Amino acid sequence: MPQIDDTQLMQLMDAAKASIRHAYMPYSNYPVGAAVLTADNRIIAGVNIENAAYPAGMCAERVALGNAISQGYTQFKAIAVFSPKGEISPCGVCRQFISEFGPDIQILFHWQGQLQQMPIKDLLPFSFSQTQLNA
Ligand SMILES: O=c1ccn([C@H]2C[C@H](O)[C@@H](CO)O2)c(=O)[nH]1
Ligand SMILES: [Zn+2]
Repeated sequence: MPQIDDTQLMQLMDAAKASIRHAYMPYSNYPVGAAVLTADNRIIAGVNIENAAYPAGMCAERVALGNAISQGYTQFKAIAVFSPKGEISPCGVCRQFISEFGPDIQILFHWQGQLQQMPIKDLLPFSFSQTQLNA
């Protein structure tokens, strides 16, 4: 697994924070920013985007990944997620969405007053993947 240096991880979290001002969250008033670090060290951000039809809303993590994929990136080292409200960790749907791109993607998030870092496989063990589809 490629080593990610701490400066890069701090830059990633900073990018997630910086994107917050674009969050569109008129219903929850819970802003979220996310940023992905590509294999070639680019940082691409995304925010939560809500909708009057609530379930149509999108989480910041999936928007960030969608932005990156739309620009041609499919290999990722890490994803940071941030909310100024405090604790946050990727929801179940986002865990599955992130898992698609590899079990070792590192997830950075604030929880219990601490900056946490762990691979997506620890947040979603036994994730359904192409392996099962192709069995
Ligand atoms: O990890 C998370 C958790 C929640 N949200 C969004 C969805 C919704 O817009 C708002 C409240 O759930 O926060 C994210 O973007 N990422
Ligand atoms: Zn989510």
